Amino acid sequence: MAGVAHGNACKGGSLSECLHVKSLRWKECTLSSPAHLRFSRKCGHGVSRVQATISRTDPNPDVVPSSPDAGKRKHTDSIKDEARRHGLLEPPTTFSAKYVPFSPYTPTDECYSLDEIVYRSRDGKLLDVQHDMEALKKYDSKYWKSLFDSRVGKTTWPFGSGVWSKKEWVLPELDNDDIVSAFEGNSNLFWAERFGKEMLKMNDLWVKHCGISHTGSFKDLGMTVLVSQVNKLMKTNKNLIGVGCASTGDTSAALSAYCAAAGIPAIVFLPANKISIAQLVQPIANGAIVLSLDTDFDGCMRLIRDVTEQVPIYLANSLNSLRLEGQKTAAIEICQQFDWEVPDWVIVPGGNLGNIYAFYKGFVMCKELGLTDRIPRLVCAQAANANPLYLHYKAGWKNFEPVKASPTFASAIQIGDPVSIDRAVYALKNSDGIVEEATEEELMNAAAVADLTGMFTCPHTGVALSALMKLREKNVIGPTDRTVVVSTAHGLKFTQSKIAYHSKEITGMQAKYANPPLEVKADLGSVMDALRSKLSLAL
Ligand SMILES: N[C@@H](CCOP(=O)(O)O)C(=O)O
Repeated sequence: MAGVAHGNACKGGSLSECLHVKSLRWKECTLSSPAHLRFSRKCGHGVSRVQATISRTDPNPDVVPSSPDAGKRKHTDSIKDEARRHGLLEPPTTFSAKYVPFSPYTPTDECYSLDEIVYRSRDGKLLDVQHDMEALKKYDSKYWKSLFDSRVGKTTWPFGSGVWSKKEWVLPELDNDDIVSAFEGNSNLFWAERFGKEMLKMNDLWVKHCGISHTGSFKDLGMTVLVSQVNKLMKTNKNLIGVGCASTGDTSAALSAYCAAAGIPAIVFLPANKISIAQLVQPIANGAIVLSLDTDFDGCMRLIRDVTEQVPIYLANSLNSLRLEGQKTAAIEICQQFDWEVPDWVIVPGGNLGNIYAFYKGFVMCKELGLTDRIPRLVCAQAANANPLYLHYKAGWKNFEPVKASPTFASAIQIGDPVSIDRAVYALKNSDGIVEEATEEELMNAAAVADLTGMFTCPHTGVALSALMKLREKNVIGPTDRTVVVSTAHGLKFTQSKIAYHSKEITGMQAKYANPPLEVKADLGSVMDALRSKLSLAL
């Protein structure tokens, strides 16, 4: 069976129509092994260089046609070899992206190639990655939906990743061979049935578990993109000596893991004694250069910016807009998981504030390309101990003032001078957004009560859940509103604070849902007494 759709018959329309016109025999294809197909370069439709996943009977020269394993990967091949044989390692030329100043109200012609090492515009503004939307719009929503849907759950390089399954919208010009991926993304969207019903009288509450990921946080989504681009740059820019970040624990873990996977030196600046042990051990184990500094995150951030200006170390914080291209795929994924229906609300914990903008960007892109018809209202949730955005919102967005962030159990968002403040304000203003805050007691109690319904939440998710509870109480969020809470990290990174909570060791905190273990003598009588005191059983 022919494996290539011939382009000369193509008259436009969606991809499926295009395939239908060109090769009716695709319909007959029911091969055991899905393979990726590069369409004919001659196709007038322009899909010529777009990669799509289609089940096909492949005249693969490397497999014996009569073999029952026809189409399967040879045992000597890696998944990259397989992709190479199918011509999938070269990037398509159809799509492109560049850096532009983040200046949505005053458009400018200033732009930079993604291969340049640049983090700010000429006048010091943040940058944004701008895609050639006209090129993307040449394909209709049906095309993008079926392309993205066809890639979910596969092991085909690199589309098995939830980030790279959206590659055309992320970093289209990168050679797939340069990608450094742990098949991140595709994270669980959990229906919080009991928490929703019993705590909030809600029937459509969801938690997007971005922390169930390679290094245990959503940072993997951005870091696969950034480290892949660095992997490419290092081949041509021999000066680059490594990649560095300041971190409250999750960014450093992700950077270290992806750098280790690629053999690239990672340098991480951490505020001493302000991150969890689980977070600290991650870069140590992955062989990063770990500097534990006697300052807070904002101090580490200032230092890494100074250092990366003086030495050729690539900056991996979300000041670098490449990161947000990966993070925005979580928003696209949410739409996809709801079969391209848009939730009413999405609640995101906020510290350095790159992620709230990344979500906004993902939702806007889905809408602009016709996959969805609106964007959700965004809520950014901050810890009251580190709440510069909340104060700015309450002041009617007048005169942003950084704050000195106080210690919070939500340590990953203990940030007083967020780098992405302008991006966040823009995202919130344009999504009819809201900012909420949570005290230490509120966030710990919210995390604990969610855990009692089967989750295992990090304190930052506790901040978002607490924001939800407040907005629900005020009936800003309605009982039937489809609401997604973004869980940013895995609860297992934060066992120290959870143990302190359940042991009722936190001074001044009413740990409403503490469930300390009972210390019981190992004899039947004592065990029965303990059970009697806990269960209303006639034992
Ligand atoms: N919470 C972050 C802080 C750094 O933010 P980033 O957006 O610049 O990566 C962390 O885990 O380090």
